[in-house]
Amino acid sequence: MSQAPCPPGIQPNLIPPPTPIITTSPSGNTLYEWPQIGLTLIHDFISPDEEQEMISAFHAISPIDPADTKRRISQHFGHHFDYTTFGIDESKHSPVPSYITNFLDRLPVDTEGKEKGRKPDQFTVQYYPPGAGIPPHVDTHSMFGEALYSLSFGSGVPMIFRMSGDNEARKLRLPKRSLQEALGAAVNGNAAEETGDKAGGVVVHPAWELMLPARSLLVMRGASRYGYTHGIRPRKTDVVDGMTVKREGRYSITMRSVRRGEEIDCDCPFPGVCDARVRQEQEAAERAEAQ
Ligand SMILES: O=C(O)CCC(=O)C(=O)O
Ligand SMILES: [Fe+2]
Repeated sequence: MSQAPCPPGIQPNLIPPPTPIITTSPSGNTLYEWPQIGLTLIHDFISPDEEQEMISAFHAISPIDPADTKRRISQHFGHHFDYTTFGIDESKHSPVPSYITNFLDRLPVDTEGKEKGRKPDQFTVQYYPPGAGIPPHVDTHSMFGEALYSLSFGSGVPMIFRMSGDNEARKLRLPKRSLQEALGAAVNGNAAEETGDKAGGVVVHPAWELMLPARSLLVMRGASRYGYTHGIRPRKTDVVDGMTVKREGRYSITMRSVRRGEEIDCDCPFPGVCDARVRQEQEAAERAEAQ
């Protein structure tokens, strides 16, 4: 085990995350861990051959359309993910392709606790054309198991993490339509860039960017899963190790495990961005109004 300042690709102009612990897994992969915030990045999680198979399988379903080179394209397997609610659409289910089921046994899963052995069963495969991003968001707490996985392939991209605050809490409490509008603006790059410590008069926490290289696996648990937003800035170039590099098309597989019935709940220490708490607040307000 060794301590190092940062994995390659961390942007020096942003607040750096706590120092990662770097280890080598039994299969020889380099592991970067930030245990304070529950974040793990595993390099070379899949092979270049597996990567090529995934890219071909993706485009067999969604061929590249030369007339549409800007939009993120998503494919859903298992239950479909709904990007307007960041929850699940129970009415739609698609079988999970073998290029995904083949590596499921290699995923690091909890070895103790109430989610012991729990594997993802909801998969969103996305293609980000060069320049495309995803607005900062917190994946819905109550609907999914704690561990969120993101496998990057095709090329790497920096993911931006920010401890959520009042701004995010306010957004989560907007009516659905406004939320969609806010997200739409952010996707198109029109939203105020929250690079300072204030956005729209609201204090925002410092952010840091972590380079997710092609074929790496990111695992978010704990604070990084429940209390931080994650996103990808829409831009054509990135600064990697002090050099400006052109973005290339990137693919990712986001993996989650769907909670059902009484499991649908959350008691995390981040009530501001917790959908379960928002629901409780709304129910309390409705009860108060009915009295
Ligand atoms: O593309 C990624 O790595 C992450 C996507 C994401 O955050 C999501 O689908 O919720
Ligand atoms: Fe996400």
